[in-house]
Amino acid sequence: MSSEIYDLIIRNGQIVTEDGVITGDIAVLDQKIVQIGQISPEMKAKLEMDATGLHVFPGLIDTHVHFNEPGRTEWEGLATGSSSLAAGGVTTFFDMPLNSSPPTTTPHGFRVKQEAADQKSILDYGLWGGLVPGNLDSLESLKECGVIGFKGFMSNSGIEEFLHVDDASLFQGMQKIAELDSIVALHAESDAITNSLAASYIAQGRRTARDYVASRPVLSEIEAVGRAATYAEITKCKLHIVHASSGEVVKRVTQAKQSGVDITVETCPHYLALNIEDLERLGGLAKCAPPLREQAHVESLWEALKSGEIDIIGSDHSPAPASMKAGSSYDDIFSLWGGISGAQSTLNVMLEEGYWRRGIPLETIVRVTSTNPAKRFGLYPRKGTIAVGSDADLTLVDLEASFKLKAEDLFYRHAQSPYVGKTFRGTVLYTFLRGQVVFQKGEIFNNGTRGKMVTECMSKISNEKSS
Ligand SMILES: NC(=O)NC(NC(N)=O)C(=O)[O-]
Ligand SMILES: [Zn+2]
Ligand SMILES: [Zn+2]
Repeated sequence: MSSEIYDLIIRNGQIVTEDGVITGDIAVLDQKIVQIGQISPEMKAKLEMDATGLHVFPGLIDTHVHFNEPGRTEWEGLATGSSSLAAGGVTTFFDMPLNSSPPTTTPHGFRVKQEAADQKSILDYGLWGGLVPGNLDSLESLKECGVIGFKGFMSNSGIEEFLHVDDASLFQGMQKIAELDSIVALHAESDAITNSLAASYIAQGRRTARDYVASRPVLSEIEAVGRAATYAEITKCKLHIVHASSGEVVKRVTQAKQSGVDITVETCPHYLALNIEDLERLGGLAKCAPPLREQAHVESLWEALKSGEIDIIGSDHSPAPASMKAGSSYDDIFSLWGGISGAQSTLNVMLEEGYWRRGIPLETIVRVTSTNPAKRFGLYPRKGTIAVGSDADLTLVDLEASFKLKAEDLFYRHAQSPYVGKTFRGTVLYTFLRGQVVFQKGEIFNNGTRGKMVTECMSKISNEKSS
């Protein structure tokens, strides 16, 4: 008779949670963590791992990726996108509603993406719905489909079928989203400011990287955040500001928080690791909106992270074929596609630039990459921590092992990233999704199992109940 009682035991790891680091064992049964602490050697499992010297993180939750499927799968896709995340220690992602075609602004758009994700994603996932002018009547049905929240752009999104949300649509949308008890996420740059500055620079033939950065000043983010926070205060709508590029933007969010607005803020690894000189050096590869800025802004974000003012780190992985990114910073950078390809490197950036270089505690890194995302989007404590009863989403990391990122290490459809050539201390060795290995020492482990949507589809629930 078999004495195996668990599916997995990870022994003697340094277990990192939002509360700190402890040494111990983790046992997993039926996809859940069932025991943490000292587990007797008599206890057996189908898979036993010795994690001596390794750190065990809760799988990361990436709240912000653009995988572009269906419709622009040649830009990335759910299979390659989710594989790259698994290689970076991520176990759950939320896909943005634009870039895919049709966009996720209607229930139909939602369902076709959900079908694609169920077939292709090796990780668990959530889907953002879109808030665009004219789709107010779709918000309720999108909520019933199971959106994680609603994403809107306050400036041009670059995607024709996904218009930026004008002030009236934003205000009405937030009233509706508050009624639905959901959350709005905003790309907060002022369309008026960015548009008029860009038009005048382009007309003057000023089209370098520095001109592009000057056309999207910090002011335009602060103004947009302030306006959105005012609407949130009046409508009582939950608000999440994505990709803040400076500590000054975070400060504006903190002010709103202190005055009682239910608001959170995200930044991205690239704003913490790269600056305007990297944009000049790398050109299109490092072009994004808001743009990379001077090093003082980078350091201001680290200060905000240390003080707990930044809630979430999301990758904003928004890749495109190399031809759309080609061009140096001295050509016309305005005409290149904006979006950074970086989802595989989030934990690496946080460990190298945060833990090793700036002494950011591991529990802070866990909080912003896993616990806070789970809490903000209603998944805690099922996800976002290592606790008895939680999903066994686990990432084993050798903190001391360093590596130099090579293009061939990347699982993206297009093996490009601004981090190629950079040395990182901290190597992801294994990623487990609900107790199953999905990544192991440089290889994706794909046995055909697919991830699940993390939210419930109400229409499915009511169908099941009535049948
Ligand atoms: N259409 C996009 O993917 N846009 C993204 N592009 C960036 N950030 O440069 C974004 O999140 O705004
Ligand atoms: Zn954006
Ligand atoms: Zn984005």
